[in-house]
Amino acid sequence: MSDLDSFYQWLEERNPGQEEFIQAVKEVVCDVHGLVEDEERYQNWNILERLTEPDRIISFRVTWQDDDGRIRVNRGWRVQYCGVIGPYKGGLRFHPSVNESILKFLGFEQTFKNALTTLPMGGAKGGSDFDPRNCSDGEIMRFCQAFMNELYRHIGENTDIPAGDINVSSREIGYLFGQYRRLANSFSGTLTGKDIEFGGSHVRLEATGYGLVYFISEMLKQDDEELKDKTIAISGAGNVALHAAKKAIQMGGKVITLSSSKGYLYVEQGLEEYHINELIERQGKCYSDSTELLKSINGDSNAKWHDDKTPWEVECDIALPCATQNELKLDDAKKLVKNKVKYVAEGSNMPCTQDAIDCFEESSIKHAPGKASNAGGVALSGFEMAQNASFTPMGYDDLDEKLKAIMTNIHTQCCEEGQQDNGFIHYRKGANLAAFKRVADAIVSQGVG
Ligand SMILES: NC(=O)C1=CN([C@@H]2O[C@H](COP(=O)(O)OP(=O)(O)OC[C@H]3O[C@@H](n4cnc5c(N)ncnc54)[C@H](O)[C@@H]3O)[C@@H](O)[C@H]2O)C=CC1
Ligand SMILES: O=C(O)CCC(=O)C(=O)O
Repeated sequence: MSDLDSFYQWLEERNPGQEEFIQAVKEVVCDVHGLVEDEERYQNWNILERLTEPDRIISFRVTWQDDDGRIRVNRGWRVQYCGVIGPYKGGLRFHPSVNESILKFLGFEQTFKNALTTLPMGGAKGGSDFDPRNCSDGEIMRFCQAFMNELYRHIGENTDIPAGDINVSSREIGYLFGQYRRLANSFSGTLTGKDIEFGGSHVRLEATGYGLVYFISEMLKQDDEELKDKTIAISGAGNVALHAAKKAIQMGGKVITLSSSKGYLYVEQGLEEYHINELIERQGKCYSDSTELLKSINGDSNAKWHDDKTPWEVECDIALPCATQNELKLDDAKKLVKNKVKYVAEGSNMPCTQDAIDCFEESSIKHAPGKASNAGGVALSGFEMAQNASFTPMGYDDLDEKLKAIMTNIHTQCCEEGQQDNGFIHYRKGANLAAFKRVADAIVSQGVG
């Protein structure tokens, strides 16, 4: 049995049933184990085992009252994954599927993603199995307040700075921030993604989707290509998907799909920017399932709705999965390859299953991992923290330029570390190596603890 096999066996025995976490770890370790074998200090300091155990996991009961007066109980978590390069930083997700495995995988990914931004931010993720669908605004507020009643003692502007993720947007951040401020008796930048009126940043709302499109533009530039007239399939219809669609259309791309968990919308001649603006405006009120929202633009622009299908069956040059983990499976990858897709860049976290990634690799499709291509959101959160700490707001254009610069720099890191002997850029390998070195070196420098 090789060292890698025995590491995987150890990992699986130590994290029974945590499939998503094991998948995320293997996706990194397969690229960095050669480096670990070559660099004695990474072995002596036991970096792989240390990096596959979170610093701490906080798990708590969230008790709240619904509109009928019933007492409801949910489970909340904060996984403070790794704090060696800065205070813990990462989003909160509210979804019935949330469990410890999913939050550990997200915290693990966040650690490497934040390292790629080169900003001083450690990795974390949190959330709850709370299902906001069909909840009133009052119920959402009471849930957020109950969640913060426990979380507030574990976070702080120099300790851990949560933000949004699936089903946590500016409304939820507002309720969470209000409760934090009351309990801590302190107005600080302890959450990001806030409204602009109380310490939020321009461009944070758009940053993940825009950053994804800036990243794919760099991938195209590398091949002397451009986004203009490229056909783009996007999944999801939330914050990341819609802002990616908007920026891609602005740059001359043709966005032909958006999706929900119940099917996808296909628009042969491409969605218009006003469709996306309308969806963005209405999206805040629509949780998890955007089916009705997407169907509502049917009829206008000859859009066709495809029930129970994923967008990966359409012909496109570029695929941007922007919904959730493991949404693009081997069969989808095969269809994309058959339809001559050239680039896949991840907007969501770990959207591609490992066999789908292998399929892209075998077909020399350029595939950018989320930790590189969706890092724009957390990078802007880093700028929000900087603005809060210095009491100095920055302007929209300045921040948009900074976002572009960060995405270009992450692309450069992927190229430097991921260029193969035949000139092919292996983006996943490049991102994993660049991020791993930064985190591992910080662990070594800070000693055992
Ligand atoms: N919001 C942010 O700044 C960042 C988000 N991400 C990741 O991007 C992904 C999307 O997040 P957001 O857009 O913020 O969430 P959101 O809550 O705004 O939107 C999620 C969207 O995904 C759709 N969806 C959920 N499950 C689906 C499925 N099985 N198939 C198709 N569609 C499905 C929903 O209908 C919804 O439109 C998540 O993986 C998140 O972790 C990554 C980096 C930053
Ligand atoms: O802005 C942040 O702190 C977190 C963004 C996030 O959750 C992510 O990058 O997956």
